[in-house]
Amino acid sequence: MDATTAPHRIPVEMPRYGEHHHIFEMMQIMLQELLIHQPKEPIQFMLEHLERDNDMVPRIFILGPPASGKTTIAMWLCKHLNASLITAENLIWNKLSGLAIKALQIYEKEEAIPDFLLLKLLLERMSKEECISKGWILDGIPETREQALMIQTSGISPRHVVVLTAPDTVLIERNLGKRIDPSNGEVYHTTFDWPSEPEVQNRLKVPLGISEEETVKRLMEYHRNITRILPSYPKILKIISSDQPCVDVFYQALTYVQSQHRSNAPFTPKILLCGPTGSGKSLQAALLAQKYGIINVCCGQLLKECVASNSRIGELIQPYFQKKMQVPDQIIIKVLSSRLKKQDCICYGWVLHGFPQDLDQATLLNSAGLMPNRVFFLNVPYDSVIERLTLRRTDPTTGERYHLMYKPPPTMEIQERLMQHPGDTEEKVKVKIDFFYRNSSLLEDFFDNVIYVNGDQDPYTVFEYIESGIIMPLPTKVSQ
Ligand SMILES: Nc1ncnc2c1ncn2[C@@H]1O[C@H](COP(=O)(O)OP(=O)(O)OP(=O)(O)O)[C@@H](O)[C@H]1O
Ligand SMILES: Nc1nc2c(ncn2[C@H]2C[C@H](O)[C@@H](COP(=O)(O)OP(=O)(O)O)O2)c(=O)[nH]1
Repeated sequence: MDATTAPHRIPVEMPRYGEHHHIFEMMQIMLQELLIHQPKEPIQFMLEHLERDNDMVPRIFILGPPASGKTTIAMWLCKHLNASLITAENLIWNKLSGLAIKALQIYEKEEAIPDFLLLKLLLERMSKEECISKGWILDGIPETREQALMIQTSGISPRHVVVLTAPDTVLIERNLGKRIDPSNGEVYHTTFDWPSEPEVQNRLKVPLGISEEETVKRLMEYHRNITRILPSYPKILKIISSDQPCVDVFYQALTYVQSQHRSNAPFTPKILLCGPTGSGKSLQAALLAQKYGIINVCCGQLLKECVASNSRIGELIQPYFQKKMQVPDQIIIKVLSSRLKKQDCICYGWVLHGFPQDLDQATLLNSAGLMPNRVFFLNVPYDSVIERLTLRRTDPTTGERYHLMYKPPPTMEIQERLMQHPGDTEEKVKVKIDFFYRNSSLLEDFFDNVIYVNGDQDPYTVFEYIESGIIMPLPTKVSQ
């Protein structure tokens, strides 16, 4: 059966609702929580889980070698995200916990805290209301694969893992300058991060374990373990070089931990490419259709096909083409609606360009139930568009398209017979560009989550930006 004739199945509102409210992710997290905790009363457990509404709170591991800046970055992230900082130190220096007191006695004998005790301390801390409702950042744990597996099976699962890296020589040198403020545990550095207040400067202490030989020993321990830990976090890991200013490390880490991971939700792309003539909509649409098997719907092309097919609606459009007039919106939306609701578009998704060009057309698209789930605006400077379009030529003999700057004809013979499309003259291109920019701001306001792409780059670079916009989930609306 021709893919465009089978009966429609899924009303468009369903996937749109599911994506807008992140239903798939919500159910996925619920299922994960149920399987990990295996509550005796699953219904009650789910109700409490949903009431907590804390799926999006930070749950972050910061890993890295000694002196890589884990504590520095973890502290800054906690302040910015209002999450709880959990370190081995603040787990055991907790006078209110019997477990911690027991761990402190072991620590003071300079013995390693057993993994089971560390896990109990973690579970005890993470069960606190502030960790549940505001999230947590775990600094420097796990240190071994055994700890990673133990933490995982206990149900503690991070949503983001940041791994800091830097050359050992840098870390050894850096650690020598480390200083701690004993009043609050803040980390400073004699060269890279010296406090401005004299009273803070005066109370800073040299921490234990920062000598060269101690750092070398800890580095060897770290390198032996880290390669066995990272496979536990295949899709939620980001490695950041910390051999750069703290503030740069911080912003890279913050960007990552605030990003959402690629959703596993079933997703039918309904993509709209907007941009002035010559911004690359047709080219990008063709690349998307080719790579993802979605249907390339060019409004202008569709209208021409209607006229060429001598269909009833084609006969309605023909006079407007002949008089070089704008085809009425009502006719265009009828043609588009018929095409975008065919089974191939429903099944595989589509990429639309050339419509809408103004607010009225966008409103018609919405009323027809044809709203896209990704909207891209390709921004290309005026001069680049002029250069792209006015130097375009076509060989009337072969139909081959050339560009006098980017793709010149191979021979003088072809050069002499090349033709320029009448619509590619500078004055006509300028009219089209002005028309786009007269309407673009209203269009941008009409659509939610518009993604802006710099179209003035290599086509494949532009394509990668568009791809990432399609794959990554749209930002969740921050509740006011
Ligand atoms: N990107 C950076 N550039 C320069 N100095 C840094 C940077 N990040 C941290 N530091 C400094 O390096 C020292 C170690 O930082 P920090 O204690 O945060 O590292 P860490 O990974 O937690 O170390 P450890 O695992 O030994 O506790 C501190 O003096 C800190 O100010
Ligand atoms: N350098 C560069 N040139 C591009 C890019 N996309 C398209 N072009 C060129 C190819 C065409 O000659 C011209 C217009 O492209 P188009 O895809 O037809 O633009 P549009 O009118 O459909 O928006 O610009 C692009 O991304 N980079």
